[in-house]
Amino acid sequence: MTALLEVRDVSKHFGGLAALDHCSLSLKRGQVTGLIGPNGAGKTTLLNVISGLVKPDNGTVHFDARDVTGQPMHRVATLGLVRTFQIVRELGGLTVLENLLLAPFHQRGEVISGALFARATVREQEARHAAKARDVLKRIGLWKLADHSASALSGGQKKLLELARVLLLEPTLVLLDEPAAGVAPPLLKDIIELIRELKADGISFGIVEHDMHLIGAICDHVHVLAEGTNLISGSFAEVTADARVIDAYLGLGV
Ligand SMILES: Nc1ncnc2c1ncn2[C@@H]1O[C@H](COP(=O)(O)OP(=O)(O)OP(=O)(O)O)[C@@H](O)[C@H]1O
Repeated sequence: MTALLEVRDVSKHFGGLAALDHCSLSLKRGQVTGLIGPNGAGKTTLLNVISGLVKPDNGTVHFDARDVTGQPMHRVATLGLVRTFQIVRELGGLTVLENLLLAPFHQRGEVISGALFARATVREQEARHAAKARDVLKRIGLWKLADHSASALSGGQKKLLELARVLLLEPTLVLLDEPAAGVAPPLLKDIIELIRELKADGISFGIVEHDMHLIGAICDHVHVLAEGTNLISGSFAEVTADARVIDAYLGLGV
């Protein structure tokens, strides 16, 4: 199995602090890969660098055999690499469906602006997009709430909406930043099942998460980050049995 994403020797400093320190790891195509580690290990910074939100000081990121190092997020998204955020940024005044109808205009500005020359093209595109938004909402179980205000959704439903937003972009690789945070157990089960189904459809995942139940339930492979670098990689059982990982988490009770 070839690597879908290859991070090589990436460092990122904030002032004197090395949030990432010569970090190297890879995510395989067709797999769900967990990125775990104690608070401040650099997990979110790594997602930010991979997805183009933050430029690394050094090192490279290759996605699908292309060098995407330092490329802006919308460009990386058009190549099929998308990410969700720890804090969901739904547009509260709008309905669930309206949130999705706006999503690609935010993320694919370049693609859409090209179409603005022809109104008919725009209308066709809007109709196609509305149909796609409906299909995605059905897929993730939010269709019945399509006309509800997005701000009235529960924490878990907002995570699903965030996932729907990125699925509209027909990604190859989805990076999820703490999908379980603030999600009630019944909905968490649904999210785990959904990720399994999407994987079966051919979507690969990278998941930053503190919830070890979720990581153990769905990850094929796990990288443990500590102090900005990849401490150890392996199956969930392997990494959680490793003394170095237990040390890194000391007091957090893996
Ligand atoms: N924009 C920033 N400015 C300054 N320091 C930052 C910035 N972003 C991250 N850091 C610091 O970099 C280090 C790594 O942060 P990061 O958020 O990547 O860790 P994390 O593993 O995701 O932590 P958590 O599990 O708590 O979310 C931390 O010490 C953090 O305070």
